[in-house]
Amino acid sequence: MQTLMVESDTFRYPIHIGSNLLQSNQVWDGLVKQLSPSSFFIITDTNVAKRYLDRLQSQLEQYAQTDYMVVEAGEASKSFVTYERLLTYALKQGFDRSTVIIALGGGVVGDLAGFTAATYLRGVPYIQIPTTLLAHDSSVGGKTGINHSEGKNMIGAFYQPAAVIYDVTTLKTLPEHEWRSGMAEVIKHGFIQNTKLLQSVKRTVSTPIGDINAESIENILYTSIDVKRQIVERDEKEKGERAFLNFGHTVGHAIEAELGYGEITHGEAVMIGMMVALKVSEHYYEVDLASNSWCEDMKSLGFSVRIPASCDSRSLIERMKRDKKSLQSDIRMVLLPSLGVPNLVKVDSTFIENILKEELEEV
Ligand SMILES: NC(=O)c1ccc[n+]([C@@H]2O[C@H](COP(=O)([O-])OP(=O)(O)OC[C@H]3O[C@@H](n4cnc5c(N)ncnc54)[C@H](O)[C@@H]3O)[C@@H](O)[C@H]2O)c1
Ligand SMILES: O=C(O)C(=O)C[C@@H](O)[C@H](O)[C@H](O)COP(=O)(O)O
Ligand SMILES: [Zn+2]
Repeated sequence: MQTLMVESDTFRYPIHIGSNLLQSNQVWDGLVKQLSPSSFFIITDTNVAKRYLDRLQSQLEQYAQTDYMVVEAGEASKSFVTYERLLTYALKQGFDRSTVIIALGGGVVGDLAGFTAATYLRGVPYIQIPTTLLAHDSSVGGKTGINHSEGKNMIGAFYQPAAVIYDVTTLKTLPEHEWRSGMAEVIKHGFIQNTKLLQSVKRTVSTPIGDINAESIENILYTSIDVKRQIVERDEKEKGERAFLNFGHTVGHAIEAELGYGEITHGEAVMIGMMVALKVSEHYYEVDLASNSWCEDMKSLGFSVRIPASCDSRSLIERMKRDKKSLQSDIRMVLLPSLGVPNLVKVDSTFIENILKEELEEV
């Protein structure tokens, strides 16, 4: 097991990464001692529940009464309706301020359960147990929330977990396309800060998931999480450099909302957004970042790099204007003057719209 500590003046928590951690007494004994839970409330989804809920529940029942709620798998569950159902259930069960919420699942469960924890009784502790590759990103840093038809993650809170327990054994059952989706966020960390990471990802992503050894997975996770850790430690609430973690997301989130949540995975949308951001960077800074060659590489890894034909460029622009990074409706995007060097800049909407039109898939 490897452990990374996330620390700032206002928070401190461990990220444990290793095999079979769901049932690790070493990990759970320490957390139970620290949190003294009156009960546990596991929030998970239908796909994860059938594989891992029993295992976790029997571990936790050794320490305190353990209850759970299973939400429908998929992005559509990051909604007001599901959020309200969770709160109603928690209230009816009488969970108190010492109840510890457990987010067992991918980023959808993590964001939803985290937001529930942030707001239930004005805040109860929660633990992130990521089960997707993508959730190496979502489980760290305390961004929690739900979607609104007007935009991705528009309702939420910064609320840090008490711990992140990454049992990499769970990744063995992840479908291939979800594996690829998660790699998009690893690649993002590479583009903004660690270009060496990009090379090792290229090797791994083209290997069938069953053939990747646990050590390689752990190393990639560790390196990628470490990029995120450093940034959120310095800028928890996105007053500055945390916005760099949004590379590819201005366009990516607009595509997700435009298509309808769940029609494309978050990672797939972010990959398209990153390829567009590379092209915008080349125009904006008049540099050559080899964007065409990056697009080819990403295509060979199975990613789509063009904006889906059903998206309307004008409508994407309107959504981008409502992005959380916008100020007075000016679009602000993370661009790269060179690889590994991010910058948040205001960009002209007509200039962006022309590039979006060029990047639309042909019908
Ligand atoms: N808070 C943040 O900082 C942050 C960062 C990145 C992404 N996100 C959010 O994360 C979400 C995407 O997360 P995701 O890609 O994990 O999606 P997800 O949670 O929907 O999981 C993807 C799919 O994999 C299934 N699954 C999960 N674990 C599994 C396992 N071990 N075996 C088999 N199937 C499994 C799920 O049921 C789901 O069908 C988006 O909503 C995105 O906005 C948040
Ligand atoms: O942690 C962050 O900060 C990120 O931007 C990470 C992103 O990968 C993630 O998708 C995040 O939820 C996007 O945040 P948002 O503020 O644009 O909703
Ligand atoms: Zn993301």
